[in-house]
Amino acid sequence: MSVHVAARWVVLDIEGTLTPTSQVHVVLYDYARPRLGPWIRDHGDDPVVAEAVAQVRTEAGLSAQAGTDEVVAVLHAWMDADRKATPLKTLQGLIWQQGYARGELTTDYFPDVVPALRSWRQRGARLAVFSSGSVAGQKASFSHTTAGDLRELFAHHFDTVNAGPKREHRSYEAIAAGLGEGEPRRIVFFSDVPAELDAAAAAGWQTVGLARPGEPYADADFGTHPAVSTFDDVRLEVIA
Ligand SMILES: CSCCC(=O)C(=O)COP(=O)(O)O
Ligand SMILES: [Mg+2]
Repeated sequence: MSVHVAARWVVLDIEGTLTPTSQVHVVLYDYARPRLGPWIRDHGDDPVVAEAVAQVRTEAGLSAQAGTDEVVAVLHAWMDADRKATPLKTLQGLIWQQGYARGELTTDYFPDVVPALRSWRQRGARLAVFSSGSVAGQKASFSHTTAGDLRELFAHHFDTVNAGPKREHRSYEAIAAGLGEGEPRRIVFFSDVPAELDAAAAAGWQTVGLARPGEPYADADFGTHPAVSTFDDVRLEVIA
C-alpha cells in the first residue's frame, strides 16, 4: 500500500527505519563494547566523558567513587538490554566517531533509503534526524556510508540531549521549535516504533510507520499511523 504525505519537513529515525537493527545492535555495539573502558580511562579529563560517567553512576545508583570497571559493567548491561540511556549514547557516539574517522566503520542502509532521501531533498524537502544515537554519532555515521558522505542531506540532528526522550510528545514540540516550524502538520516523522509515532502525533505531526520485513517491529500494530515496508511506497508532496 502506498502512502501520500504532504510535508515541508521529513524527520527520520535511524535504527529500523534507515538501517537494519543489526547495523546498530551488532556492528556498532560490538565495536563500542570493548572500547568503553579504555575510552573512559584515556579521556577522563574530557568534561563530556566525565559528565557521562557521573550520569552513569547516578542513574545506576553507584557510589561517586565507583571505578571504571563498575561503570563499564553497567554500560555493558545497558547495551545487552538495549537501554538507550543518554550517557551510554554519548560515550558510544565518541567511540563511533573515531571508528568512522579511521575507516573502521561504514554505514549500510536499506536499499530504498538513499534514493528516496536524495529524491526528496532534490525536490525541496528539508530533512532532519531524530535518533537515540547522539548527534556526534549520527553525523559520523552519515559521513562514511556505502553511498558516500551523506551529511549534506540533513539540515538538523536531534537526540535525547537536545530534544528529549523519543516517546514523549514534548520532545517533538522541542524539535518543531528547533526547526522554526510553527505549523506541526508540515512535519512528517518516519519510525519503526509505534510509541515514537504516538508521541509525534500527540505533538501534531504527521507520522508514517516503517514495518520492514525481518525487523523487530515488522508485525507491530501501528494503530492509526499509516505504515509502509519501504520508502518506495511513500509519495511525498513537498510543501514549499
Ligand atoms: C550512529 S547512530 C546510532 C544509533 C543508535 O545508537 C541507536 O540507538 C538508534 O536508535 P534509534 O532511536 O535511531 O532507533
Ligand atoms: Mg528505530
